[in-house]
Amino acid sequence: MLIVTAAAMVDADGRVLVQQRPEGKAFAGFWEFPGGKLEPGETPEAALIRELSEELGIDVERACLAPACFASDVAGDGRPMLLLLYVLRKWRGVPKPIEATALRWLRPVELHRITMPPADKPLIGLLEALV
Ligand SMILES: Nc1nc2c([nH]c(=O)n2[C@H]2C[C@H](O)[C@@H](COP(=O)(O)OP(=O)(O)OP(=O)(O)O)O2)c(=O)[nH]1
Repeated sequence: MLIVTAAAMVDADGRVLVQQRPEGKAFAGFWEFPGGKLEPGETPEAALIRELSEELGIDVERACLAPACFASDVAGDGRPMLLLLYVLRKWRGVPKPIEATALRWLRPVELHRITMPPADKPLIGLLEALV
């Protein structure tokens, strides 16, 4: 089972950051929460801190990652996947689309209107209640 961690980064206006997956990857053009797969031996939190640094160039403290909800579906390569979503309200730096095609800040209700991977769909309603 593949474990993927992702962050719902919430700004002061209650908007959430999503990034667009680049060409050449599974779900290319889809919008996702920043994050990625655990490397061998990595904790979910360490993986997420590493991915947020690599993908967005931001620094995150372990204590700022609040476990929020999860989803179970298939990953882009068809493997069974468990997606762990954390809510994050505090970070250092300004997020930049280092690996993604683009970034957008959207209210949770607006996430219904963009194309996200199937695993993310049940997370949207949960985020509307949480954010
Ligand atoms: N980061 C992220 N990944 C998601 C979300 N929803 C979802 O199904 N996924 C899937 C897409 C990928 O199959 C997997 C995350 O893998 P990844 O971002 O570390 O790696 P990748 O597939 O982009 O490519 P690679 O680094 O293996 O080349 O989880 C989401 O909201 N955020």
